[in-house]
Amino acid sequence: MPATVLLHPTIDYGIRKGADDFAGGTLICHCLDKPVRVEIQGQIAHNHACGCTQCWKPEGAIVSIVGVVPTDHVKVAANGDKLAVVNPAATILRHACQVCGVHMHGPVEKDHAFKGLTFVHTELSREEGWQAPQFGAFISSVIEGGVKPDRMGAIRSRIRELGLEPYDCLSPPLMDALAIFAAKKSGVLAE
Ligand SMILES: N[C@@H](CCC(=O)N[C@@H](CS)C(=O)NCC(=O)O)C(=O)O
Ligand SMILES: [Zn+2]
Ligand SMILES: [Zn+2]
Repeated sequence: MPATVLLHPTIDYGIRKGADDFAGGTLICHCLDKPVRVEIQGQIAHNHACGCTQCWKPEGAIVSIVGVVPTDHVKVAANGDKLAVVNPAATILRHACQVCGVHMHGPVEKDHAFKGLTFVHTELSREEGWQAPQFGAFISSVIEGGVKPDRMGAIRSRIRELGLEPYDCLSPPLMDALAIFAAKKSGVLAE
C-alpha cells in the first residue's frame, strides 16, 4: 500500500469540525521569547487548504491552512513591533514575524473584492472550534513550491478523501465574488 500523502499536520489525521457559537481566539507566533499575539474576535470563514507559494505553512507541509475574518475583528495584542509586511505589492498584506517567519495576519486593503477581510492561520491558536477547512485552493501551485508533478494524482486524491474539493483557483463562491466585483467595476453589472 502506498504511504499516505501528508499535506498539513492539522488535517492529516482527520479534519475536526468547527463550533457554531465559537467566540474566537489568539494567534501566537512560534517565538519562545516575546511571541507576537494577534486576537481574533469570532469565527473565520472560507477556511481552506491553499497550495500557493505565498501563504505561510509549517516546515514540511504541502499546503497552507488559511481562512478569512473581517479586518475589524483582528487586533495585534503583543509584540507587533516584530511584524513586517512580506510583499507590500501583494493583494494580501501578509504580516510576518521577522524572527520566526510565521505569517500572523494578512489584510486586504486595496480596492478588491476581498477588501476589509484579513487572511489568518488558526493553527497558531490554542482554542478549539475554528471553522474546519472547506475546500482546497491553488492545488496545482504546489508544483511551483517544489512538489514533483507525478505526485499530483495522489495529492488530489488525498484532498478528496479528506472531504475537500481540490480546486486550482479559489472556491466557486469566492471566484463568483471576484467576477461580480470585476463586472461591477466595468459596468457590465449594476452596483
Ligand atoms: N501560482 C501562484 C499563485 C499565487 C496566488 O495567486 N495566490 C492566491 C491564493 S493565496 C492569491 O489570492 N494571492 C493573492 C496574494 O498573494 O496577495 C503561486 O503559487 O505563487
Ligand atoms: Zn515569532
Ligand atoms: Zn495562498
